Amino acid sequence: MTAAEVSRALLSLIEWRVVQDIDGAVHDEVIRRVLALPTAACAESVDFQEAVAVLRSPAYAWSDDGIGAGVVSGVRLVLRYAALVPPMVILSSVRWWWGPTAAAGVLALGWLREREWRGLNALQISMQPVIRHGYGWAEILAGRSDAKEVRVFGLADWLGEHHRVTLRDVLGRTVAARRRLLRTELAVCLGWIAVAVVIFMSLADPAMRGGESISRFAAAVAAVNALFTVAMANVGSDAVEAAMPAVHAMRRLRTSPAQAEPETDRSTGTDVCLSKVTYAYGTRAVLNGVSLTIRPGEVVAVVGANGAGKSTLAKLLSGQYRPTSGTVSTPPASYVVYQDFVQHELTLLENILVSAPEADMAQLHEAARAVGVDHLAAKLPRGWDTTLASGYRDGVALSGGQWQTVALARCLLAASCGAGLLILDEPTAHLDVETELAVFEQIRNLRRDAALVMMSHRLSTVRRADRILVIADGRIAEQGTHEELMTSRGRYAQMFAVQAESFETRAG
Ligand SMILES: Nc1ncnc2c1ncn2[C@@H]1O[C@H](COP(=O)(O)OP(=O)(O)OP(=O)(O)O)[C@@H](O)[C@H]1O
Repeated sequence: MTAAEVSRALLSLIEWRVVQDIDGAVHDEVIRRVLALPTAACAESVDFQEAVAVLRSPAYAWSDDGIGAGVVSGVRLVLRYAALVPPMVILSSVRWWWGPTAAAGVLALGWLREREWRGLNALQISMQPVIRHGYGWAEILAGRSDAKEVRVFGLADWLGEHHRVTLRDVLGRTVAARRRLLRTELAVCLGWIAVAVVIFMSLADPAMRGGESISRFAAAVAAVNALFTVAMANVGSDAVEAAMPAVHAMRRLRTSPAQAEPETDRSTGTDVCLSKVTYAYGTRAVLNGVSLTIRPGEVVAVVGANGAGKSTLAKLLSGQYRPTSGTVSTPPASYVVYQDFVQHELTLLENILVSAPEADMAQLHEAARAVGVDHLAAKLPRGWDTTLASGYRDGVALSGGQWQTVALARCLLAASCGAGLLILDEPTAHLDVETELAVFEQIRNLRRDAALVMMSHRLSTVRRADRILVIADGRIAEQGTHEELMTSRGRYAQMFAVQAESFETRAG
């Protein structure tokens, strides 16, 4: 192995390491910025999500490389341009104007090339939403979570066609831009060949050869050769440009208004207070002037039609959303079980501990026992250490209802570790009626002084609450106990009558 080969291997190792370090730092910064967002609503901003998608996978911008490869190529490019200086100096020593002319040529041709690359980048950045959409179809096709529907309903052809059609236009425009780029690069090559030919011909001129020493002549030939080699090596190296969508995304992430939102306030009091709260998604107000106080230990049920704003209220109470106007203050610690609670691919034990990692095993077992998760653990192949997902050795995929009891155990554990507010958004939708009643009673008994807010469509559970709120038209339309609301014969009474009737019909 020659010294040149060794140094090349060493250099590529160093470059690889630098790329890993930079991309690792970018990855860490993305995670840090996502975690630092004051509310979940910030993370839902389209601008933010697009930037994160490109940074996590440059393919979303149809780019081959991330920021790390771009930086390394940028350094290589600077060194390559620096390597052009000595040949130019040598050329100027033969004819003073050859150096500046060659420099002007290098810059002009480089500029031409850069311009095309910038155009391609701008095109790729502007097409990111369409590319994301196109990749969305591909993810459904290949993703594990959607595999069931794709097979059962034979959706592969339909999805594949949408994937192709969505990306066809993007592909067509990208190919056209790449063709233009190729033509420019070809013109750059020809330009360089022309420059080299002119200089060689001048050097070959007998009048000049006669006037120059043989060593200067040889140096000038070598200089033209070096100039040509260095300039040609530049053609086709696109890593700097390919990294630009990621650089652009990082800039968007850093300057996103979502980052500028102030921290969520958590009151030190024990009451939950909403004062004239309005919440709008974009310009569409979902809640409009909601005021509410919930005392410690109180059980409040929130009911309303689909889309009335119950989950939005849950997110405001848990601090995931900040109100568009008005104020929300809650106890310092709260815990929420969302409709779409997270199903971690972790063990049963870890899946419960996520709500209060500081909890001890006695607290964990008490919470688990209250909702029947101890029986579940006894049936699993590795007990508490069973991974709750198929695709792992001894891993088990739980049913919807079993998962829901795990989520409720998390909630109880959080309460036993001091959460002052528990929010359950459709907590028992997957449970059978008997289990639902038992679980609800257990939560009521074990939550200590925590206030409990429960969003639900099941009025059989709701009726046991201390207070029921009916959300309609963006406000609290009715509130009171089950008996009070039934007596007032308003919306709640109507809803209850409909559910009772359908139950009786089915029973009959
Ligand atoms: N992230 C979002 N962006 C835009 N609109 C949203 C978003 N989340 C909810 N909405 C809209 O806000 C309205 C209220 O939604 P929300 O989920 O709070 O209703 P809900 O009462 O919980 O409904 P359901 O009973 O069906 O669960 C709906 O019209 C919904 O389309």
